[in-house]
Amino acid sequence: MSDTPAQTAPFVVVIDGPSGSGKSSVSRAVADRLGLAYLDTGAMYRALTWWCLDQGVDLEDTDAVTAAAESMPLRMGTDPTDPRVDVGGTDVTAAIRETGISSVVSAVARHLPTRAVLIAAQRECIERCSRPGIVAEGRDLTTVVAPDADVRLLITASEDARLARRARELHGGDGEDAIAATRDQVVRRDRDDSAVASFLEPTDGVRLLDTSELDFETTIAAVLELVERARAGVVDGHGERARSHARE
Ligand SMILES: Nc1ncnc2c1ncn2[C@@H]1O[C@H](COP(=O)(O)OP(=O)(O)OP(=O)(O)O)[C@@H](O)[C@H]1O
Ligand SMILES: Nc1ccn([C@H]2C[C@H](O)[C@@H](COP(=O)(O)O)O2)c(=O)n1
Repeated sequence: MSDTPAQTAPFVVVIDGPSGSGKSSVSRAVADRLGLAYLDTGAMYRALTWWCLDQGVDLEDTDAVTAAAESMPLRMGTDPTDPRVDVGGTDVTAAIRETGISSVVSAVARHLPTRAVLIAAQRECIERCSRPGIVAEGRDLTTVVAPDADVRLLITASEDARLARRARELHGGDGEDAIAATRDQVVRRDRDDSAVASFLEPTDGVRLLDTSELDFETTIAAVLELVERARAGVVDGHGERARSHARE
């Protein structure tokens, strides 16, 4: 795959959803199988949180956090097999997943001027992607960052399913204690995050995929089918893109 920017506009797939719905893992797998780039916008908010803590910035101070976003030397890897996140030469890919970041990242994401800085960077990354297209995921991709994307999808799952998935991932099981330890990362975070982004219900034109009863492979297959239909709509030149026919 060439690293030179695509000559034509990239094919853009955007996926939003609540915590633990599976949007990151599904987006990565879909991008990998289709040879597309991958952008994890949540990782950008997490990297900024890491940078603010590293620089001693007060997470409640909108101006200071926004200035930090503007000066942050962030490099987002967009290879779905190795989505590395680098801040000023430090590989923070693992560090930004730690509980210390997860528990405070919503405080950073709630500052609207800060969001504007990251949203501009996300749009640039999507426009300049080094592959024929990109799968970008987060909380406000379908509504704010890329409302004109070729495919717009909201992936969701019941709260119980999401808690169980996250508990298995973080604590190796979904027993009572593991679920209790996971609640803050899923339920409280979604409540805080939904104050500044709309990701609990699909807005007009956004497809909904409820994965509560689907396993990982079936979910990927459903997204791939949606993407292929959209691509066929473009390539076949039937006038309208597949998303125009979609059940919305
Ligand atoms: N359809 C599915 N069935 C079962 N497990 C799934 C499914 N989709 C994802 N998972 C698993 O659920 C966990 C959470 O997935 P993932 O990290 O992709 O969620 P997310 O929506 O990106 O969450 P967050 O926004 O908190 O990062 C992972 O361990 C993933 O492998
Ligand atoms: N487009 C986005 C992406 C993420 N966020 C916020 C909300 C999350 O709590 C945090 C981390 O995201 P995650 O890695 O869990 O997907 O970033 C947002 O506000 N907008």
